[in-house]
Amino acid sequence: YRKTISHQYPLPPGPKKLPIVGNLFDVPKSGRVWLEYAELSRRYKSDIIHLGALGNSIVILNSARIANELLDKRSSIYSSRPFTVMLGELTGWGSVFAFRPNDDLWKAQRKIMNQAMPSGDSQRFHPMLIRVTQDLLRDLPHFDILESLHTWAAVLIMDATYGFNTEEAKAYLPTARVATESVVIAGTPGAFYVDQFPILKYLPEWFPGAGFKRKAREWSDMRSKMTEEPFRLTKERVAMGTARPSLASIALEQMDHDQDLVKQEEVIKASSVAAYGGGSDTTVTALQSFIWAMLMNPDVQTKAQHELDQVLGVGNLPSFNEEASLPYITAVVRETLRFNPVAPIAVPHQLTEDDIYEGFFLPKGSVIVPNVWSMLYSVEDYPQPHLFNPSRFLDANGNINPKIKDPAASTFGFGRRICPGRSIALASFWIAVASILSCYSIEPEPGEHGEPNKPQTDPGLSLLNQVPPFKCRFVPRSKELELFLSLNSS
Ligand code: HEM
Repeated sequence: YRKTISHQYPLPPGPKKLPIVGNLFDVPKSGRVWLEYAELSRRYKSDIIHLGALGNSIVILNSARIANELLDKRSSIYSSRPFTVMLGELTGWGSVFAFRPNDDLWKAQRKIMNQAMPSGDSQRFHPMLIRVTQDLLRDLPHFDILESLHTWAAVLIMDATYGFNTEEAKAYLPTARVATESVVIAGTPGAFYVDQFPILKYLPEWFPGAGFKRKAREWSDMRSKMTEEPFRLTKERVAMGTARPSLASIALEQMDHDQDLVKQEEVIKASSVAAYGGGSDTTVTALQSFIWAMLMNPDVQTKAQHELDQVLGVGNLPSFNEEASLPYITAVVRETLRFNPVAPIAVPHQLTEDDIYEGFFLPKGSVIVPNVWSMLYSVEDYPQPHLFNPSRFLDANGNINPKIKDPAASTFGFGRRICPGRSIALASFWIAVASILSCYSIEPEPGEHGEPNKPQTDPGLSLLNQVPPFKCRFVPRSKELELFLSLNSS
């Protein structure tokens, strides 16, 4: 029957396949793979593209309409994850639900995160987000931008996940940075040959060209440390009754003592480390893109600050209560997520049954790559997509226009795999954007010849669309805020 269907319906269009290797050489190996995938759509005049390499079937979805049709509406068969040797096996992330197939463990781990971070409701985290963001305001003028942002993200996630205080969270930063680096690099399709030729995993570490095995071991050690240590500490605190409420502590307190406790702990542990793996570099990337966008678009910055000054009065910091009165700030948040999508190919899904879509045969086991970048650069949805223009999200009265698609509909992924941290991510991003703009003017750092330092351009292969490192100045906008932040520094 399968043979009949696959003969009756063609695969989606794509580059011609060579014998045996198929499209191996068409699978992009460069940094910005989403641009090459978008180009395939233009070349083959189709928003759904097929690549086949060494027996693997890859389907690229280059429009929001098709992504919604397949990943949202048919999510029961489009919600697994491809297994990867480098990330899943050698680095060990395969035990964590973000990279698991859609099995019972995935379900159990995801349920814990959904309970701790309910979608559409980030209110419980607001006081913590305000406090942590004020620390960020203190750090920005004095430390490297990326260092400040990583500290901010680590502190807020370790607080939400384990109930750690700032100093405790900071102590884990070096381990966490290496552990999450492994996710964004090893998780990128095509980054390591061992994923295409699994037999390479048997090479000994010392073998020429087997450096990937040494790297995988280092990453695995850090992942394991990051999984075990903060969990152990939280468990001790729960036992002593001193734990602050967090994802891990609440789940530990709710364990069913008639069931296998060790198994339940393993589930909580993995769900907790998924929060760090999924939430740190993504949030950092979003905020780094925002700072860069403000540097490049001073007119937008001025307009946003004008709105803040009108609503809050100069010298005051925003709270979540003012969110509805600050539509231009919300528009800046949306435009940043659109203009520089954090995860431009999201995280690939896997199809678990044969499927037919618009007359094309999509084979079971296909890796499904949603090209979020293409969706957010659609000329129909966002005219002149290459312009950074927050006003595109506003109506004639300056309010958020519900007719313009919110980039959050694709930037956090799709269907049953949609990012479970999206509420806390959006809340933390919004408050950081509003607070930074209230407090500082973001200005170019004069370079050696009086020129602003421009970022370099090659980002390297990564699941994330990271802006290369750049420098700028955070110039305080009011004496009152400077004083407030220095008086409240810990
Ligand atoms: C701007 C910030 C963020 C962006 C852009 C983002 C984006 C994404 C995307 C695109 C996916 C893949 C969805 C799919 O497969 O269709 C994802 C999954 C995930 N995200 Fe986020 N994320 C962000 C922040 C966070 C935060 C703060 C957390 C946790 C606190 C988090 C935890 C996760 C987890 C655990 C998954 C895996 C879900 C699964 O496989 O079932 N993310 N995220």
